[in-house]
Amino acid sequence: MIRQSIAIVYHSGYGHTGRQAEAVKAGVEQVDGVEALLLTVDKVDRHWDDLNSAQAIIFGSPTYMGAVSAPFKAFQEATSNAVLAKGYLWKDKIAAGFTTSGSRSGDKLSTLMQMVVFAAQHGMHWVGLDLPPANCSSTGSEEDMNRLGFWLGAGAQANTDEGPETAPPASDLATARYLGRRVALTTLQFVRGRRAIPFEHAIAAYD
Ligand SMILES: Cc1cc2nc3c(=O)[nH]c(=O)nc-3n(C[C@H](O)[C@H](O)[C@H](O)COP(=O)(O)O)c2cc1C
Repeated sequence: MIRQSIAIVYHSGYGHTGRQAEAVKAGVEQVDGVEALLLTVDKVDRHWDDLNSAQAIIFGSPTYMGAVSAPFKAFQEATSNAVLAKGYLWKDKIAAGFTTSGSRSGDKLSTLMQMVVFAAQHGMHWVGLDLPPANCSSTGSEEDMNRLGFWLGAGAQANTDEGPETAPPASDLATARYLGRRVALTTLQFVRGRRAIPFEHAIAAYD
């Protein structure tokens, strides 16, 4: 059986988003029929072909000043020449995203929204989280998956006086694993669905 490739491209200045990225990869690997490629943005130049042939790309960045980090932004801008100008090479791939910050909110939503716009510019299909509301009632807790309440992607919070050995906490890493697994399952459905109904056929039926 051909295994579908799912790439995870991320930047992490101090290692916290790196822990989240590893958790996303572990979630992807829970699903049969896919393989995960974990890549930091500084290595992308040697891996454009891998990204172009992947069925899904999951983006990860810390939230710095309420936005993606500068190295992640540089990667985003590099795709203009390396991907878009070469023929819209990421069109119809699955996309998703994750981010870590120091505060519980920390304006992480802004980072995820930047990633959504980026994916849309590439003609990709964004996959969010489908977890129910958590940590928002008298019976909820910090141990809940999606304790920070994001749906656009996976959010994590790392205390700024803790290293990546202990932060982000287990609940945020479980949320990241969940996202990885969901993206892998969605990718398989999408790839097999596209095989059953090729795009040209769908357009003809619409006409
Ligand atoms: C330049 C800079 C800007 C930051 N801006 C934010 C921010 O806007 N919101 C926030 O909650 N934390 C902010 N932080 C804290 C980081 O998001 C936090 O330390 C995170 O865990 C870093 O992830 P990393 O280890 O993957 O780099 C900032 C940190 C730095 C270095």
